[in-house]
Amino acid sequence: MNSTRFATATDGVAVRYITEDEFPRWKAAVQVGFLRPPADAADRMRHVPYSPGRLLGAFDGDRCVGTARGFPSAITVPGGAVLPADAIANVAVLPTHRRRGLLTRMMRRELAGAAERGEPVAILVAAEAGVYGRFGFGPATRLSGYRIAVPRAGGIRLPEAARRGRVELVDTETAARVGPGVHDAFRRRQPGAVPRPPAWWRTDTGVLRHPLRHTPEPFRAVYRDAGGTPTGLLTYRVEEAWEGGLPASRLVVLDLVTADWTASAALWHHCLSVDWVTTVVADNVAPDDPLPLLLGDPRAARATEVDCDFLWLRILDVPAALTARRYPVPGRVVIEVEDRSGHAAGRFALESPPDGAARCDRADGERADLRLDVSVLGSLYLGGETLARLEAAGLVEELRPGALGRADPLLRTPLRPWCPDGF
Ligand SMILES: CC(=O)SCCNC(=O)CCNC(=O)[C@H](O)C(C)(C)COP(=O)(O)OP(=O)(O)OC[C@H]1O[C@@H](n2cnc3c(N)ncnc32)[C@H](O)[C@@H]1OP(=O)(O)O
Repeated sequence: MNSTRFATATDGVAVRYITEDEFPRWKAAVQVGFLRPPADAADRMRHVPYSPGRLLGAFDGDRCVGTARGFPSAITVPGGAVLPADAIANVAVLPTHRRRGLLTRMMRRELAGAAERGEPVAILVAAEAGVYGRFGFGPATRLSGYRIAVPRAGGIRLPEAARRGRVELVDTETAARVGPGVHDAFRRRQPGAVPRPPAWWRTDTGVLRHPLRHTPEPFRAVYRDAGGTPTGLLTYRVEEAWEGGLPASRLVVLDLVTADWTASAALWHHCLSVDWVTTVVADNVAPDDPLPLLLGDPRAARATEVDCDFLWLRILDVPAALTARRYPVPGRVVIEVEDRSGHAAGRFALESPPDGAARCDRADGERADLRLDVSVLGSLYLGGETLARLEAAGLVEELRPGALGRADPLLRTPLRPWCPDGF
C-alpha cells in the first residue's frame, strides 16, 4: 500500500528566540497561523515591538513555522494587589507543522523563562479551550454580555451619585488623553484586569490605524464625576436602521471602562438615551456590573451568545500568588498542588489570620486537606470558580473530611474577576 510520509518533529525543527532580521518572517507566520493574509502582517501587527529574548520561533530550515510571544504584564488580584505576570500571545504553528509538539516545546521554554525571572503567574487569552490545561493554565475570567431591547427596558434608573457628574461626547484626542488614567483606575479595582500598554491607546485612537476597529470612526463619551475627574470612558458605534419608517438602530458598545459603578450607571444611561436606538448590544460586560438591575424591566437585557471563558491563568509560584491575595474570612488550609512541569508542585499551607495579611508557605511535611491540579488552582485564584463547584466537577479531591466546607468560604471573593482586554 502506498503511503505519504510527512515530516515529523525529529526532522530538525529548532525552537529558539528570533533575531531582529527574522521579525518580518515571524509576524507573517503569526498571520498565517491565525488564518490571515501574511501580506497584512506589517499593518495588523504594528503594535507588536521587536523584543530581544521574548519572541520565540520554531524554524524548519530558515522557514518560521511556529511563534510565541511573552511580554511583561500584571494582573490585579482579589484585594487589589497587582502581581507581575508573564503575558503570552501570538501563539501559532503553521497548519503544515501542527501536532508534532512545537507548541509544547515553545510553551515549556516560555514558562521556564517566566519562572526564572520570578514572575509568579503567566496569563493568556485562549483561542480554544482544549489547548492550555496541559500546560497548567486554568480558565480564570469569563466573557459575557447583554442585548438590551430599549423600548422594553422601561427606562434606566440613574443613581443619585451619577447625577452629580456629567457625560460629554469627546474627540479621539481627548479620549487618548483621559483614557489611560480611567483604565488604570478601573484595572486596579477589578480582579482579573490587566494594564493596557501605551500602544493600545495609539491603536484605539487611530494614531495607529486598526483595519477592523476604525470603520467607521466610533463615538466616545467620558463621564466626569462631581469634581470634574474623568472616571469612565465609553466607546460605541451606531448602526443606523429604519423599519417601515420607524427608527430601529443598534448601538454597539465597543469599550466601557470605569473607575466605579457610578460612572458605569451614567454611561449605560447614555447608551439607552440615544434617540433612534432601539437595541443596545454590549458583548463584554463585567459579571458584577449592576446594569440589568438599573433597568425598569431587567428582563429587557438578555444574555448575548458570547459567553465563554476568556483569560487563562497559570500559577508558577504558589506562595507568592496566594500570599498576594486577600481572603474574606479567617482560616487555614493545606493544599497539595499537582503540576506535571514541577513549577508549582508541592504542599502549601494558606493561613488567613483574623487580623493582618494572609500567608502561604511550603508545608511539605504536613498532611494535606485538599488535592488539585495547578490548572484548577488557576481557576480558583481570582474567584471565578468556587471550590464547591470544582469539587462537584471532580476536579478537587477532599483528603480530610470537612476540609472542603472549611476552605470554600476562605477562597470566595466579593467581586467576580473580569478582564475586558485581549492581548
Ligand atoms: C495565547 C494565544 O495566542 S491563543 C492562539 C493559539 N493559536 C491558534 O489557535 C492558531 C491555530 N492553531 C495553532 O496554531 C496550533 O494548532 C496550536 C498552536 C494551537 C497548537 O500547536 P501544535 O504545535 O499543534 O501543538 P502540540 O503539537 O505541541 O500539541 C500539544 C498537545 O495539545 C493538543 N492540542 C493542540 N492543539 C489543540 C487544539 N486546538 N485543541 C485540542 N488539543 C490541541 C495536541 O493534540 C497535543 O496533545 P497531546 O500532548 O495529548 O499529544
